[in-house]
Amino acid sequence: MKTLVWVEHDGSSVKDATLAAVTAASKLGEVHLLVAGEGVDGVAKVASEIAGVGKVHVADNAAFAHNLPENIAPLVAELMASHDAFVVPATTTGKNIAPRVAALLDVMQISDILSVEGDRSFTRPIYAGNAIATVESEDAKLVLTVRGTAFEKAAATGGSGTVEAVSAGGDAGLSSFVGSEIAKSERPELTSAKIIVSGGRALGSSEKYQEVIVPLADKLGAALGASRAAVDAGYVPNDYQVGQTGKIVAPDVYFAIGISGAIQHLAGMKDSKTIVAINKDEDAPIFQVADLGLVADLFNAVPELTGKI
Ligand SMILES: Cc1cc2nc3c(=O)[nH]c(=O)nc-3n(C[C@H](O)[C@H](O)[C@H](O)COP(=O)(O)OP(=O)(O)OC[C@H]3O[C@@H](n4cnc5c(N)ncnc54)[C@H](O)[C@@H]3O)c2cc1C
Repeated sequence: MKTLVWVEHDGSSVKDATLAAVTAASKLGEVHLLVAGEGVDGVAKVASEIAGVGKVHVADNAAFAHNLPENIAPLVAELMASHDAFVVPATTTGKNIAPRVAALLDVMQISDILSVEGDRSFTRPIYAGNAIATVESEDAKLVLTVRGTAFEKAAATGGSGTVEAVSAGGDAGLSSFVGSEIAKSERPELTSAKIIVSGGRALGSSEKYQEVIVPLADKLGAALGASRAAVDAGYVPNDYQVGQTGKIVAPDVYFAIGISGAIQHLAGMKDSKTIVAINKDEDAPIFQVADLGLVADLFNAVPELTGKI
């Protein structure tokens, strides 16, 4: 089977989630990559060095500069004439492209796969991760989104894929790029951080989040996260949210501070290697998934912990 993996990049480097998608694709067969963008020779070279990659298709065109899915999906659909499966990381942009490709190919999309069980058989979470479904496809072409935390990352070096320019595609004339405001932070990205410190509703305000959660994260070099309740209450921006409708994370260590452990939150973090929970209610559901639990008032315990690190 020939697979085509869409490469998520920032103009110079390949995002980690792509490396996990490459591992998933390699379980199906030969791995080809698609690097789309403007001025992407450098990224194409980086992509060609990913272990196990056979070919890198490079679509260098101003129409692909901002990942407008309306432009990228027809390009992919054309390339799919010579591929059997299209694979993307289940990131915001990946999830914006894949369904359009599935629609153009008139096949179903299999979302958020956790494992490859056979050529056409995959597992994926349902009911907020409380059950795992095995899904088989009989479609002529496969369209898959891959949960990054479920697959090891392919080695970024050691490969020697051939690079081939693609002339297909261009501006579909359906959308245009207006602008973007990207939050800048020195901190590690939430989805690839090794340590995450998340705060919940219990913090009570944005000031308390800054005062209690941020210093602990600073000491640990951690990314910042939050429950939806904390986001909805305006303590932190939207992109901090971990959970079913936020980011799916699986760091080495996840701190859940003043978070009850609702199933929608657990759906986003329960695969973390070590979960540390601090909550004043010993019956809080978070303690059912925690490896280390501390029943305490966070306003005392967290500053004390931060002070001791
Ligand atoms: C469709 C849908 C999607 C959702 N998606 C998400 C999602 O992606 N992510 C998400 O997080 N939620 C999501 N939710 C919301 C989820 O159901 C919960 O409402 C939310 O996670 C609760 O956030 P919390 O744990 O911060 O608040 P609470 O449930 O209010 O918990 C606060 C906790 O803090 C503890 N506490 C209070 N004071 C202190 C103190 N001084 N010291 C220590 N502990 C203290 C309390 O004992 C309690 O356990 C979703 C809900 C729905 C319906």
